[in-house]
Amino acid sequence: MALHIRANPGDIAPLVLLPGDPGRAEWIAETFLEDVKTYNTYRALLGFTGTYKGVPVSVQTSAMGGPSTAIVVEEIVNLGVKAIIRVGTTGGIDGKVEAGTLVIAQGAVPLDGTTRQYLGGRPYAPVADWDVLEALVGCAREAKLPYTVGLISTEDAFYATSPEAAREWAKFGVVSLEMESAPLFLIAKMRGVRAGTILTVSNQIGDASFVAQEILQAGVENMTRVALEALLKLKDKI
Ligand SMILES: O=P(O)(O)O[C@H]1O[C@H](CO)[C@@H](O)[C@H]1O
Ligand SMILES: O=c1cc[nH]c(=O)[nH]1
Repeated sequence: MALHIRANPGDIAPLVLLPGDPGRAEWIAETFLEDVKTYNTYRALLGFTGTYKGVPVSVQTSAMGGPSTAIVVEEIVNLGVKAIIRVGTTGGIDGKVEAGTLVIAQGAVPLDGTTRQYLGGRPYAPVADWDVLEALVGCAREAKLPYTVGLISTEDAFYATSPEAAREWAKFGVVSLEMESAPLFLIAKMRGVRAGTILTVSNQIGDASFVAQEILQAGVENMTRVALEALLKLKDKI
């Protein structure tokens, strides 16, 4: 049993969705999975295992930010997980990615301290696993949903990022910001598992509020379906 994810090998499926929000994890399990069992409630890092179209799938909460994500990813990999898709929300820059649409990350500029500590000063480019990226893009295209494939940035301090700072990153190709993908991509490479990220645009950097709940919820639902279908495409590759 791991320290924070209090589960045993076999409790978690090899294919995992990783939302930040425990409420989203619960909603995904209730809405999309069958025969659901809860394997972790410790520290509200809610984890559920069930089946999607007959295939075992788990939904594991990362909570917010790199430190928590790194703990969760290290522990679930030790418990036998082979492929992880982060299903999160993200802040766009100057309206270039529209509210409620999907962003599929090719890579994540690591502005966060967790990735910095793992790297110990080495330069590095945290990228999604190619097969996961291809599966996500393929499923979004098949579903005819609006999506952007691009570079994102992983930050620590939600409220420290100004629209001006985000605009500077946009000059280097960054389309949106979030708080978990860089350490997820790095740790996945270090531990030999596959990882990718799909996000719903929840706000524009600098906006005082998230987009209307119905727009966000529709985006999250689209994102979840795409991610689950992508996991099915990956099941014979793990
Ligand atoms: O919606 P989730 O997956 O939590 O992702 C985003 O939302 C949180 C900030 O509101 C951060 O965790 C950020 O990465
Ligand atoms: O890091 C994040 C995530 C969502 N929205 C933001 O503005 N920033």
